[in-house]
Amino acid sequence: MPEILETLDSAIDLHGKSAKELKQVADEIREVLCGLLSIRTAHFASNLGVVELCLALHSTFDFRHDRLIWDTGHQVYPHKLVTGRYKDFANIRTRGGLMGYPNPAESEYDLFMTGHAGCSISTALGLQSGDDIRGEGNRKSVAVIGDGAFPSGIVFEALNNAGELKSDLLMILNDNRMSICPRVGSVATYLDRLRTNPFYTGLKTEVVRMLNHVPVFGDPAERMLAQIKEGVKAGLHGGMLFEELGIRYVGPIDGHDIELMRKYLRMVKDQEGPVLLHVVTEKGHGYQPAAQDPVFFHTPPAFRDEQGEAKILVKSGSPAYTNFARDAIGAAMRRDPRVTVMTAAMCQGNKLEPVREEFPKRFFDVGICESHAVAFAGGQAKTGLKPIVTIYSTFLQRSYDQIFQEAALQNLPVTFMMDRAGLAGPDGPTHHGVYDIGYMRVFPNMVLMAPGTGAELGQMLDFAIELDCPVGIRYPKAAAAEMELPEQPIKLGKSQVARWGTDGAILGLGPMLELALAAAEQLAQEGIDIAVINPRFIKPLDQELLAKVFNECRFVITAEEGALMGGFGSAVLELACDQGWDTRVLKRLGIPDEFVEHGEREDLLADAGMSVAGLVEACRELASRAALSV
Ligand SMILES: Cc1ncc(C[n+]2csc(CCOP(=O)(O)OP(=O)(O)O)c2C)c(N)n1
Ligand SMILES: CC(=O)[C@@H](O)[C@H](O)COP(=O)(O)O
Ligand SMILES: [Mg+2]
Repeated sequence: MPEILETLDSAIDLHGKSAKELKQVADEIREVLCGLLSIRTAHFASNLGVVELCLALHSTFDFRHDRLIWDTGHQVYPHKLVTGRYKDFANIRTRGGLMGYPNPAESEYDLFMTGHAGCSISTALGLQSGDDIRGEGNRKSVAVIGDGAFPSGIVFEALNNAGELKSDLLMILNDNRMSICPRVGSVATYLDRLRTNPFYTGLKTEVVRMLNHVPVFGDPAERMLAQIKEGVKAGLHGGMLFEELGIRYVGPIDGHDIELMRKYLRMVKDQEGPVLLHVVTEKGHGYQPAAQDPVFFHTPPAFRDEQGEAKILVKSGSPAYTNFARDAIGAAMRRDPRVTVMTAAMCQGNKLEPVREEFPKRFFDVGICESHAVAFAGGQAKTGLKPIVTIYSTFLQRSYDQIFQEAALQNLPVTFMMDRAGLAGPDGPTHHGVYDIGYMRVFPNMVLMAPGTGAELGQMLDFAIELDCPVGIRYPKAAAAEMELPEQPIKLGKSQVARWGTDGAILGLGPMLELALAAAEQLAQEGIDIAVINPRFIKPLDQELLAKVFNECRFVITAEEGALMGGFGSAVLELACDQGWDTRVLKRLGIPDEFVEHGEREDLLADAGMSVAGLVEACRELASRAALSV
C-alpha cells in the first residue's frame, strides 16, 4: 500500500522529506505504475524513467510558484501522482478520467495541455520572459526535455533565442538514449559523446587536478603549456556546443540518484542565465522487462507480471489499417526502386520495422522533425524518387508550410500516408487527427483519398505512386474493414457505389463506409432504401456521381471522421452550392468545432452521431422530413 503517496495533497508536501522517505515515494510510484499498466495501455517506460527526476524537482522547487513544463507530456504520471491526483489515478486515460498528458483543468501544476514533442524550451522561455517583464523574475522556469525530442528544429530555435535573451531558464535534458525507438541522428551521437566524457565517468576531477599544477605565468614555454592546459580543459568540458551558444552546460549526472540531483538543482537554481542540466536515466528503470525492451514498453498493451516476465493479456485483433499501409509500402519498395519512405520517429507506431530491416538505404527515420521530413521528401522527389512520408495526421500539422511550399507549390510527387487520421482514443485532443482534410485540401495540386477497406488502402498507395503530384491518404487508428465491394479500380476523382437506393444517400468516407452499409441494411428492413457511396476521393470530388445523388436521392448525409469545418462534407456543400444543387437536403456528420476529450474511439464517434445507430436515426429523421415535404 503506498503509504506516503496517499498522504500527499500537494507536491509541496515533499519538501522536508528525508532522503529515505523520498526513496520510499519513488518505490511507491513504481508500484502504482506497474499496477495500472497491468490493466490499461498507457505510457509506461518513459514514466518509470523519470520517477527520481520528478521527485528531485518537486522537492527542490515549488511549482505552484515556479514553472515546470514536461516536454511532450507523456511522462507526467509521477508528476500527477505527487501533485494531488493519486486518488484519481486509476482512471487515467479513460473517458472522464485524468488525461494521460498535462492538463491545466486538472491542476495548477500543469501549465499547458501538450502531447506533441519539442515545445517545452520555447514555452518555458516565454514564461520566464513574461515573468521578467511583469516583475516576477524570482519565479524560475524549468523545462524537462527528452533526448528524443531534443533534436526537433524548434528546440534549436529556442536555444538560439535563449542564448541571446540570457534569461534565467533551466533546461533539463533527460537522456535515456531512446525516443520511442532508439534515437537517431548526429545530435544523438553528440549526446553519446557527452556521456563518455570524463566528467560523467568520474575522471574529469582527476585530470583537472593534474592540470592545475601547470603554472599559468612564467616564461614562454610555461605560457604555451598554460594555453595547452586551457585547451585540454575545454576539451574535457562537455557541452561545448551549448556553451558556445551562451548556455551553461552542467552534467551529465545520474538521473536516478535523488540526492545528487537535488544537490545540482539547488546549485543551478540561482544561477543566472540559461542552464542546461544533462541528466542520464534509463527508460523503463525499475521494471526489468521494460528496461530491456523500452520500445515495446513505450505503450504496451495490458500485461500481467509473472515472476518478472510480462505476459500480454489481450491478444491482438484483426489487422489494423496501419498493417495494410506497412505491407503496401513494402510491396511498392520491392517493385519500384524509386520508392523511399520517411518517418519522423514513428517507426514503431507505423509498424515499419520490417521495412526498415529490408530497405535500410531507402528507409529514413529523421527523428522528431516533421517539417524536415516533408522538405527532405520534396528534395528527393525533385530528383525523380517517389518518397512516401508515413506520419500521424496530428504530427503532420508540424509540417504545414513544407506541405505548402516544398510539396504542393512545386507539384512534387510526395505521398503522405496519414495514419491515426480521426479520433486517436485515449491519447485525446493532442492526438486526434481531425484537421488534415481541412488543411490539405486547400492546396492546389493536392489529391486526397480515404480508403473504405484495408485492401483499398494498398490500391490507393499504388495509384498515388503513379501520380505525378502530392497525394494524401488518410486512415484511422482502427481495425481495417473487410467487405465485399464491387470490383472497381481506383480512378482519379471517381467514387464507388457500394449500394444504390433513392430514399436517401450516405457518403461514408473511409471507416464510415462500413457503418453506413450496416445502417443501410438495417433501414432496408424498414423499407427505407438508402444508397451508400464510398467517396474514395476527397479531392477531386466525383462531380458526376454527386450530381446523380443530389438529383435522385431525397436526402444526402456525409459522414467523416474529421472536423466538420473545412472537411469532406464542407467540400461537398461547396460543390453543391457552386452547381446550384439543393443544399437543403444535405446533412453533414463529423467532429464539431470543439476539442474532443480522450476516451474510446467508438464512444467518441457515437457522440458525434457516427455509429450504426446514429446513422440509422439520422436517416429515419431525414426520411420522414422528406416525406412531409412532398
Ligand atoms: C511532434 C511529435 N512527433 C512525434 C511524437 C510521438 N512521440 C511521442 S514520445 C516520442 C519519443 C520521445 O522521446 P523522448 O523525448 O526522448 O522521451 P522518452 O520517451 O525517451 O522519455 C515520440 C516520437 C510526438 N508526441 N510529437
Ligand atoms: C506520446 C506520443 O505521442 C506517442 O507515444 C503516442 O501516444 C503513440 O500513439 P499510438 O499508441 O497511437 O502509436
Ligand atoms: Mg528519451
